[in-house]
Amino acid sequence: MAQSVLLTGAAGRVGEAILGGIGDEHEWRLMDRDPPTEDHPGEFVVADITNEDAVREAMAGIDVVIHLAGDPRPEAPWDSVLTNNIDGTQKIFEAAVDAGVEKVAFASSNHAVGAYETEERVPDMYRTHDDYLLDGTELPRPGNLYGVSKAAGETLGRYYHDEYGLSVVNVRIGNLTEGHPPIDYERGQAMWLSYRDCAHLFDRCIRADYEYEIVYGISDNDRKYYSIDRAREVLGYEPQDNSARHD
Ligand SMILES: NC(=O)C1=CN([C@@H]2O[C@H](COP(=O)(O)OP(=O)(O)OC[C@H]3O[C@@H](n4cnc5c(N)ncnc54)[C@H](O)[C@@H]3O)[C@@H](O)[C@H]2O)C=CC1
Ligand SMILES: O=C1O[C@H](COP(=O)(O)O)[C@@H](O)[C@H](O)[C@H]1O
Repeated sequence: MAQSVLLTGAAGRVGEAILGGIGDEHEWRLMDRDPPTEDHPGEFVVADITNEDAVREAMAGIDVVIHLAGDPRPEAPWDSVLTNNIDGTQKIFEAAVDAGVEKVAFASSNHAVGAYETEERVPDMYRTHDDYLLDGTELPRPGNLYGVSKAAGETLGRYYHDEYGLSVVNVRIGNLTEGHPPIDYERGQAMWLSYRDCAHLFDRCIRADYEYEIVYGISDNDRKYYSIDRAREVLGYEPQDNSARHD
């Protein structure tokens, strides 16, 4: 059955991948502080997620929120991640609970755990002979303030799940690129997420039943240092792409 989905950050790259793949599958309300530049399904709300009134209005009648809006730069300064990624995310969760939303899928990041990539482990951990694996049960270990903001978003989700029963899935997205994996970038190839797999993964976040989850959002790359087992088990994620199939 089609669900009513609020997609924040809809004008960005991840939004493009999702709408390109499953734009016909659900009833969409799109939200971004930038207006749309292309045709889009559903209605489009131009608003900032730190605008509480606008967020509350956009949340009315919504079943599921996919929350992408935020500053995606690993080098983003504290002022920006504090406002856009932490304060904005809190406003999304609060309004979701008040509106009776069932599920929120939060766009977390590999950078929430970036500091596991220690000098001793890299570059071997990016290569097929190495079996080092993170599975989502590890503590956050950010290597920058952007990663700190993503860990904070995951913790906000934990709070809104435990206190209010909201279903929350945190997707620690790897490196999304269109068409082919990052070139000459071993790390990016190990955490590649294709557009097709991205759309499918967030479709599963809309449709599956879960409580509070942390999963990794990458394709089925031969070499991966993030496990996708939990995403398979809980969400029914079945990725089709693999960075090793590209030169
Ligand atoms: N692209 C990737 O490989 C990865 C992305 N992510 C996360 O996924 C999300 C989306 O990333 P991308 O699409 O790559 O970034 P993007 O910069 O292409 O898109 C983000 C969108 O959010 C909007 N936005 C930012 N702050 C906002 C605010 N305060 N209010 C309303 N709209 C706002 C922007 O206008 C933009 O359209 C981000 O939260 C990012 O941290 C996480 C890991 C990897
Ligand atoms: O969280 C994010 O991660 C990806 C991959 O990180 P990188 O350090 O390998 O570039 C990044 O491309 C994206 O912009 C960011 O939001």
